[in-house]
Amino acid sequence: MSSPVHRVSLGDTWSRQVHPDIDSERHAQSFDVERLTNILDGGAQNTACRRRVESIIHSDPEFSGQDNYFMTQNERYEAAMRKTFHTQMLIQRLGWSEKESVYAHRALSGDTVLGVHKIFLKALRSLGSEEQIAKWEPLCKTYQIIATYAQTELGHGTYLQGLETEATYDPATQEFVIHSPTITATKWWPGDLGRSATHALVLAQLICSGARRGMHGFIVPIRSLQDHTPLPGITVGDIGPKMNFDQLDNGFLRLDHVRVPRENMLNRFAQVLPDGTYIKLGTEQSNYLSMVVTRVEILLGEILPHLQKACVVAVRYSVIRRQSRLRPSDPEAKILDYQTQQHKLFPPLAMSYAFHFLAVSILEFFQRSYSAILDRDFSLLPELHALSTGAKAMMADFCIQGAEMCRRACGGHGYSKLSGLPSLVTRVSASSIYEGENTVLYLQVARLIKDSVHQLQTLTQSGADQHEAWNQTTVIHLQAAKAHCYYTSVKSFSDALQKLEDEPAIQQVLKRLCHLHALHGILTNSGDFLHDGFLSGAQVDMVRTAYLDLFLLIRKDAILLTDAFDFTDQCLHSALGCYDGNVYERLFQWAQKSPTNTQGNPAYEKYIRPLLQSWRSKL
Ligand SMILES: CCCCCCCCCCCCCCCC(=O)SCCNC(=O)CCNC(=O)[C@H](O)C(C)(C)COP(=O)(O)OP(=O)(O)OC[C@H]1O[C@@H](n2cnc3c(N)ncnc32)[C@H](O)[C@@H]1OP(=O)(O)O
Ligand SMILES: Cc1cc2nc3c(=O)[nH]c(=O)nc-3n(C[C@H](O)[C@H](O)[C@H](O)COP(=O)(O)OP(=O)(O)OC[C@H]3O[C@@H](n4cnc5c(N)ncnc54)[C@H](O)[C@@H]3O)c2cc1C
Repeated sequence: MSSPVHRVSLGDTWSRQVHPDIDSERHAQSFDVERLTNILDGGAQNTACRRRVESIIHSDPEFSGQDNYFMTQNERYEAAMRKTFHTQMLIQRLGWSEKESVYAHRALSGDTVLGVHKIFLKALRSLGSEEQIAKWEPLCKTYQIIATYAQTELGHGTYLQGLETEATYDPATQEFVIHSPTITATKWWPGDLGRSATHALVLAQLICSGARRGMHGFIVPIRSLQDHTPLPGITVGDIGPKMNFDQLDNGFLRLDHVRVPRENMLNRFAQVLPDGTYIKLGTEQSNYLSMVVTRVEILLGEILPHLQKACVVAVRYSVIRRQSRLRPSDPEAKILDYQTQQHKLFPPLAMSYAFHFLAVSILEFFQRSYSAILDRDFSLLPELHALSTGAKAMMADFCIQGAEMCRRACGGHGYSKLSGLPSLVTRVSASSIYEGENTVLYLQVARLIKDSVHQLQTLTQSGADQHEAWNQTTVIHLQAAKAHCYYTSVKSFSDALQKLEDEPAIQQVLKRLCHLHALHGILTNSGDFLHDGFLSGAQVDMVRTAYLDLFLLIRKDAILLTDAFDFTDQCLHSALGCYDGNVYERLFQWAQKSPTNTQGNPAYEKYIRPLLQSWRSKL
């Protein structure tokens, strides 16, 4: 197989020569990397399609992200909007499909905006009637409007029954009056709201015929389509600096008795008739469906790639970085040859694959059940809800932990933004919060689990109030939910391997990762296995031995397993993680471009020189 370096490289001075320390790792290929890439892509055709999109994106200077690490929040927003605009022009000009636009998002490392506009579109399709979809979908797809999903408020994000924004039906005018009654009712966090959106799907407590009907969705115009100024009754803006997502204008929104027509309430699962009669067509939580859809979609599209990229960067750097000697007579060792470095990087690498197959299996289950749910057959919804909340919480937790471990495994250079690792960590950190805070989502899963229920029953039978009994057992429930979710990730990995019978070499290398993932889960929770008597101390020792033995086998395939993710160097945007391994030359050159080196020293005249000379004044 010819080297892909020409396709994946930055095309700069050092792309021409692959560093021997990483080149040697690619000589003895125990499996076909290209075939594994095809499997991850869902087929060779998808790989070819993805690479076509990448080559178009990477060859256009409008999409360059090379200065990202030196930009302010304002500059990042404008640059991301520029890329989003040009991507949309490409999609229109080349007639790209949904799949190709997802590949463009991947090629740009998610450094775009209007992602929540897509969430609005998915919510419209989930909660809107066919007529409402027919009206609003074309406006969204052609960007005649830019929309956001405005649910979270200053005072409430998790507890949706506590949302304060009100939508009161006025039968006299057949309108809803949308209002923020308190400061805590202010919508806070919605992406694309701060400076971009012209419309918002406002999730509010419906009040009609004198009764409160729970959370429903209302399409509310918020900015003029003529000059983008806020419409009457609208106060809107950006919530300011964040840990990352610098390119995203997360915003705030206050509504002062804003009127929208009756037709603007999304009514697939509930209707308000002209006289104010409320017709329920779904369940209490039907309007939560949009969150299920997004939780399923962001697994592969937003959360997992951060861990996979962090593994690529850290493993590649770990065969270039030589430090200390394994034996006094040896040359300095590649740090990936230290068992402790393998212990840091191989479990996240195994998870990168385990979670890929888990997310694919959940996506397949979703695609099988979604149309039935839209037709108001809710029989599969509880399982889909439990699966999506558990997978989102677990994957977010472990992708954050794993990306941070990869950063720390790269020493000082991992702390440099130029490694790409800090940005991966701070961006994926948001995934434990958005689309449902992790603890709360795990507890949704815990409703399904025996042992924790037993504790709950014991407390309830002893006379404790059922809500207090639940609260007093949530730590146990949380543990049970996490264990259950981890088990599903091992099972889906194992099931996926069954389908690879005709790829024996790939099946074998992935089986080692699957075993490592399972054994790592036992080792990091050995207390639970010992406590319940599932394993003896001697058996835990056997688990540890088997776990460490796998390192020797995985070590020789480590670079190939990261190459198989097929991220281009532009997508990784890392001086440590390029395909060719020329780390030190790039770090040095990229640092020269920092404004701290190109814009002079602002402190010299005012402070350094006076300080250096201050001793003279004492003479
Ligand atoms: C698409 C392309 C993307 C591109 C992207 C690009 C990148 C762009 C950046 C990244 C992406 C950022 C985008 C973030 C966008 C937000 O963050 S949007 C805001 C997200 N907010 C949340 O997730 C809120 C979390 N809270 C909740 O879901 C609910 O309050 C809770 C926690 C489930 C509690 O619900 P509750 O109604 O208060 O009561 P609860 O008793 O817990 O549940 C009652 C029943 O409903 C069921 N239930 C609860 N929820 C559900 C549900 N969702 N479905 C079905 N049943 C449910 C329960 O199982 C329970 O059933 P039973 O056991 O009674 O049978
Ligand atoms: C980058 C980013 C993008 C976002 N984009 C959007 C968007 O586009 N649209 C939108 O509407 N929202 C968005 N959000 C908001 C996000 O959905 C909320 O922050 C999230 O739902 C958590 O709610 P909260 O912030 O109110 O935290 P809280 O719910 O206040 O949680 C705080 C703490 O309380 C605990 N807690 C809360 N309830 C319980 C309970 N019942 N039992 C036990 N513990 C509990 C939690 O575990 C957590 O530790 C975004 C957030 C971020 C960070």
